[in-house]
Amino acid sequence: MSQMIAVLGAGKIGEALLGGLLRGGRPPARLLATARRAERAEALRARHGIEVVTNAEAATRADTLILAVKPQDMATLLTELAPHTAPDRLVISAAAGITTAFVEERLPAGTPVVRVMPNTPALVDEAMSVISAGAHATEEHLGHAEEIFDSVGKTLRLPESQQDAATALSGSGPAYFYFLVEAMIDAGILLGLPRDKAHDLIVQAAHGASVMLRDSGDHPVTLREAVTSPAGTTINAIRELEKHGVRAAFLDALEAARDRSRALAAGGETAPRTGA
Ligand SMILES: NC(=O)C1=CN([C@@H]2O[C@H](COP(=O)(O)OP(=O)(O)OC[C@H]3O[C@@H](n4cnc5c(N)ncnc54)[C@H](O)[C@@H]3O)[C@@H](O)[C@H]2O)C=CC1
Ligand SMILES: O=C(O)[C@@H]1CCC=N1
Repeated sequence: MSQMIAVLGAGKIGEALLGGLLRGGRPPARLLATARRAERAEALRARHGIEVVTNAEAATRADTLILAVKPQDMATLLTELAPHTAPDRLVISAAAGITTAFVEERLPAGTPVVRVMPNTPALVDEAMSVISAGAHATEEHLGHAEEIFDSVGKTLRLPESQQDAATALSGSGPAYFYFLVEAMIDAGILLGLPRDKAHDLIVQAAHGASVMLRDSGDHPVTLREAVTSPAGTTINAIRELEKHGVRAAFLDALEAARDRSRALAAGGETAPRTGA
């Protein structure tokens, strides 16, 4: 276990990870965070009782650096870190699209880099984090990254060549389910249900379906067929979903997300910078 872990750019994902590490029993004194804005630093200190320091200090003091800034901010952060790091540090990047090569070429030669794509259910210890090794990352480094991300859910190793696809499926995945639930709540309103009741009905349906998908061992098609009675209600809804091309929309949507992840690897210069 590393002596000191630093989360650089502790925004939504970085803070979720800090929370998971603390819930998992890591003492606050063995965590550091960095933030761009003073108010953000103060909020992190108040909520988690951890030290919030400069990027240079974090790089000097921590032996594991988790980079959780936006892909568009990664080059600037790496330039800032490079003079303060050494190849005995493990660097973990959680940024969409950013390749291990991108990180390696901006840090001292031989720095071990691991690329991880988590997702926001990390906040409730139900994340999936996809992990890939860079050129200098050993089995021990991968194991260490797994140990960190196991604190917020499950982990899965994949070759880096599949990280952009994994980002489209898993990193962005929760958003698609929230979008579907949002649309189905609207449908409940259309059918005359109060919004809060529509919300409760569809959230419980989503939860029940998700537990069955995970625990039953049945294929999604089998589970759907069990709901779809002959001449019943469900098949009428399915016909409309097929007519509107929902399946094809998902294929196109995830391909677009994968392509955006690939573009971010080239620096993501077409995307607006965020001021978060
Ligand atoms: N939000 C999500 O669902 C997921 C996000 N990611 C990745 O995690 C990274 C962060 O995403 P979010 O947490 O959503 O963004 P965010 O904007 O909430 O967090 C990024 C934080 O980094 C700070 N920051 C930027 N430059 C900095 C610097 N030089 N020094 C210190 N702090 C700096 C920003 O002020 C911000 O608080 C991105 O690269 C994203 O691709 C990965 C998986 C899922
Ligand atoms: O939308 C994004 O770029 C980030 C990466 C995966 C989920 N959120």
